[in-house]
Order: sequence, then C-alpha cells, then structure tokens
Amino acid sequence: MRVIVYGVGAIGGAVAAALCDNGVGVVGIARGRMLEAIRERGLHLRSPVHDKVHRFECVAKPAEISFRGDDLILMCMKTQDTLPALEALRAAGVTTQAIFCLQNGVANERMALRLFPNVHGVTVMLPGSYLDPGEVAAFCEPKFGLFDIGRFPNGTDAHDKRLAKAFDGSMIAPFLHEDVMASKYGKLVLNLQNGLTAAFGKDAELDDLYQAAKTEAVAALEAHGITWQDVSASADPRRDDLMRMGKIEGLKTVGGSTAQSLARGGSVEIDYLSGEISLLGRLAGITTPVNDAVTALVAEMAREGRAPGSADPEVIRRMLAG
Ligand SMILES: NC(=O)C1=CN([C@@H]2O[C@H](COP(=O)(O)OP(=O)(O)OC[C@H]3O[C@@H](n4cnc5c(N)ncnc54)[C@H](OP(=O)(O)O)[C@@H]3O)[C@@H](O)[C@H]2O)C=CC1
Ligand SMILES: CC(C)(CO)C(=O)C(=O)O
Repeated sequence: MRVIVYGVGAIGGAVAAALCDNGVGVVGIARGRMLEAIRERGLHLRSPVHDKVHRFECVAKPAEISFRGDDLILMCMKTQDTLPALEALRAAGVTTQAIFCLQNGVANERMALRLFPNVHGVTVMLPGSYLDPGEVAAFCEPKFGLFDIGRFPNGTDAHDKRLAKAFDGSMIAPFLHEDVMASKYGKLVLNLQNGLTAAFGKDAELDDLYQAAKTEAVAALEAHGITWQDVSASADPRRDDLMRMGKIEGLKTVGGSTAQSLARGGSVEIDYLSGEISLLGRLAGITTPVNDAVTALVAEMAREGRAPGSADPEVIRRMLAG
C-alpha cells in the first residue's frame, strides 16, 4: 500500500511521520520552502514524546507521481487550496483512487466528489503546528491525535478499512465512523474558536464570544436539519485516554491552524469555518452576526498581513451589545 500525503504542513507532516514510523510507504506533495527543507534535511517532527527527523519521497506536484489504482490520497491542505489541488490530481491521471479529506470544515468532500467518485472524510482531532519550513509539531500524548474515518456522504468501506489499518498501532489512533460528516460538523462547531483565537490571541478570555458563535451555529445547523455530534473533549472519552496536551520544550506557539496561517502570512481558511455558519444562516434566513464579524475580521487581517492576536475583541462585544 502507498499513501500520498498532499500538502505537507502541520497535519500532513504529523500524518507522514506517523505512517513512516509505522512502516507504510509515503509520498509527500509539498511546495515552497517546506518542499526545499524536506528534500534537504527531511521533516523534523516534535511532540511531547517524539523528536525525530523523517525522510520520505517528496514531490512538487501530482504530475510527478505515477499513480497506482490502490493509492490512498490524503488531502492535507487548507480548504481554500483544495480545488486547484483536486484539479492537479485529475490532470495527473487520478480517477477512481480513494481520496480522503483530512481537513476541517465540511466543504472539501463535496468539492472532491464533483471531480472524483471515491471520496472519504476524516475528522482530524490533532492539535498541530507548522510555523517554520521543515519543522512541525504535534502537541498531544500518548498519541498525536485521533481520526474518525468514513465514506462520504456516509457509511464505511474497504478503503476506510485500509486507511485505518495503515494507522493501526501508529502515533495516530484511527476509528471507523458510519456517519463521519456528523463528526465533522461537530468539529466545525469547535473550530469556531479558530477565528476568535487567530484574531484576539490564544490567551484571551473569549468564552462569551465562542458561546455566542456556537449558539448561532446550532440554530443554523438545526434549520437545515444537519446532524452534528459533540466531539469536544468533555463529550468524547477517547480524548482523555489518547490525547492529553503535553509540553514541548522551547517551541513557540501562536494558537490553532488559522492563527498559524496569519503568523506565516498566508491565506486563511476562515470562509470555510466561521464562514460556513454564515453561509448556512444566509441560506436559512437566520442572522449570524458573530460568525459574520469574525469571518470578515480574520479575512481582513490576512489581506493586511496582520499578526495573530493583534485585534481587540471589544469591537465585536460592542457590536453585539448594540
Ligand atoms: N493545524 C492543526 O492543528 C489542525 C489542522 N486541521 C485542518 O487540517 C487541514 C490542514 O491544516 P494544516 O496542516 O494546519 O495546514 P498547513 O498550512 O500547516 O499545511 C498545509 C500545507 O499544504 C501546502 N499546500 C497547499 N496547497 C498545496 C499544493 N497545491 N501543493 C503542495 N502543497 C500545498 C501548504 O503550502 P503553503 O504553506 O505554501 O500554503 C502547506 O504547507 C486544514 O483543513 C486544517 O483546518 C485539523 C486539525 C488540527
Ligand atoms: C481544534 C484544533 C486546534 C486542533 O484539533 C484545530 O482543529 C485547529 O487548529 O484547526
């Protein structure tokens, strides 16, 4: 079996490392300074219990790979980068291979299914970080994290089982899930924190704003009859056993994946996180002012190259107060 890890950043890096250590063949697709670093020095992955340089084949684009029918292709880029990546896979001759979306939000699977017939979702519960080329971190122990894996739009099949087998016994715990999108909608509700911490800082007191964003999300999901599963730490007993936040000496941190994008000066995924709730609200005729404001603010910060945590939450609190 061969696993293609498309987008080697925080999640793709942790996945590639876990699979390499598990004896699974990995080909990475990376770009820019990350690609150069991996080719020159390998990929350095740190966690509270793991500190190792991993070496695996890494190419710049799908066209450099001779795809096989049984390749498993893991989409590990942020959602705003998914469509061109799917098009590059199609141009490289990918047809019926299994494509797994290891991404937050709920838009990727539908995008992939428009181009390809064999699409799967993965809920990625794995706090990771990529700030410097060639360096990634996974913050939890004893495992880097856990994955819920299932076919899109629902069910599980032999491809899901093959991916779960690849991770069995590795640093990432795999679970098959018959309704993976319910789990992914639940993760989306948690990811409404991404925009808040990216804008206002990982140490800011933001629970009032998160609860307001979540209330809007629950109303929007209910209006569409969308089932979501609470995957928060307090609701999921697997988290206590498998993934406790640990310490990595000397590592700088800025917050979640959206804050990391701001820190690196890249584009942000916010239109598919808080922005997904705005979309659902607009379709159902429900207002979602907190999620609208967070989406607009974080998009503006990315456009202007502003640092994570440099905005003032009082702006949104004043807006909500009327
Ligand atoms: N980080 C985390 O803790 C978590 C992230 N997630 C989700 O996982 C997904 C991936 O996030 P994350 O790993 O943080 O993202 P990163 O930005 O760290 O990594 C994605 C990598 O993919 C690269 N990339 C994008 N498009 C291409 C392409 N066409 N060809 C080659 N490389 C490409 C990016 O390059 P470039 O830098 O040049 O854009 C980047 O290096 C997101 O949906 C995120 O929400 C889920 C759980 C936790
Ligand atoms: C919830 C968290 C922080 C880690 O699983 C995440 O999904 C992200 O950073 O995007």
